[in-house]
Amino acid sequence: MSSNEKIILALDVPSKDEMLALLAKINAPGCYVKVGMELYYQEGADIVRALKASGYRVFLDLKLHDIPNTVRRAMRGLARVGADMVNVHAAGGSVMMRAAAEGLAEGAVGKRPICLAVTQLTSTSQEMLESEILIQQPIVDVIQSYASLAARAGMDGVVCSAWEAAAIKRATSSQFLAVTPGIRLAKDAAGDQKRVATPGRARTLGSDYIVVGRSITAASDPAAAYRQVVEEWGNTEWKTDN
Ligand SMILES: O=C(O)c1cc(=O)[nH]c(=O)n1[C@@H]1O[C@H](COP(=O)(O)O)[C@@H](O)[C@H]1O
Repeated sequence: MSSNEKIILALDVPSKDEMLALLAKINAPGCYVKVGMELYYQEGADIVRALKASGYRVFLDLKLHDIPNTVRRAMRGLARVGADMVNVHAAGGSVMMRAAAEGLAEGAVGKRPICLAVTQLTSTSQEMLESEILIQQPIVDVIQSYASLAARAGMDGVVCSAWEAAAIKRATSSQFLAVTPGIRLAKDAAGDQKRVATPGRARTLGSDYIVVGRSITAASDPAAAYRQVVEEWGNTEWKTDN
């Protein structure tokens, strides 16, 4: 397994030209990248096809959240685009998640893409959960409950913060994926993220994949920052006592 296989680089840039410039700087051919709303809404499905044709693995992060019929039909189309991983919001409910999985299976040309459910965004704090979303439980309990629902609805894993990775595996199984954004190198500011961890800490806590954006993309030397993330991840062991 190559050392960067579990590091997903968030290509949060507004155009294909900027994406190509960033990828050239980082120089990690075939790495895992994430196309999110900023890039996809400008460049469309062609950006995913171009990345796949160049050998990258692609997480298409569009966080679908709609009625089941719409999500099913949208996923049918997205599966044809060829992404390796896609996501929905778990808050859409189990019927919607099941419809997403079915749509992907219907549209997939080969293997169906990994489908994840976003539990609570890493920009959500306990305080926000209670005062704005009006959920009064501890955030980790909410995430465990969403993970369990997602597993029963046929999802392959969830998006959560590294701090909930072990809890979601306890609620589901060790194979159920914890894909964790909110990753920062120790010296970097959290910005809008509320539940953050360093790459090494995320590995210790049980993340299967980490999603890293600004700690790399906004660094003065993105290639060096990418290498540091890969090294920190690779030099850390998962602790079995989580
Ligand atoms: O689904 C996601 O990828 C996602 C879920 C979540 O809860 N939090 C989160 O930050 N993300 C994405 O992960 C990336 C994190 O970017 P940075 O904060 O710059 O590292 C962004 O592209 C977000 O859209």
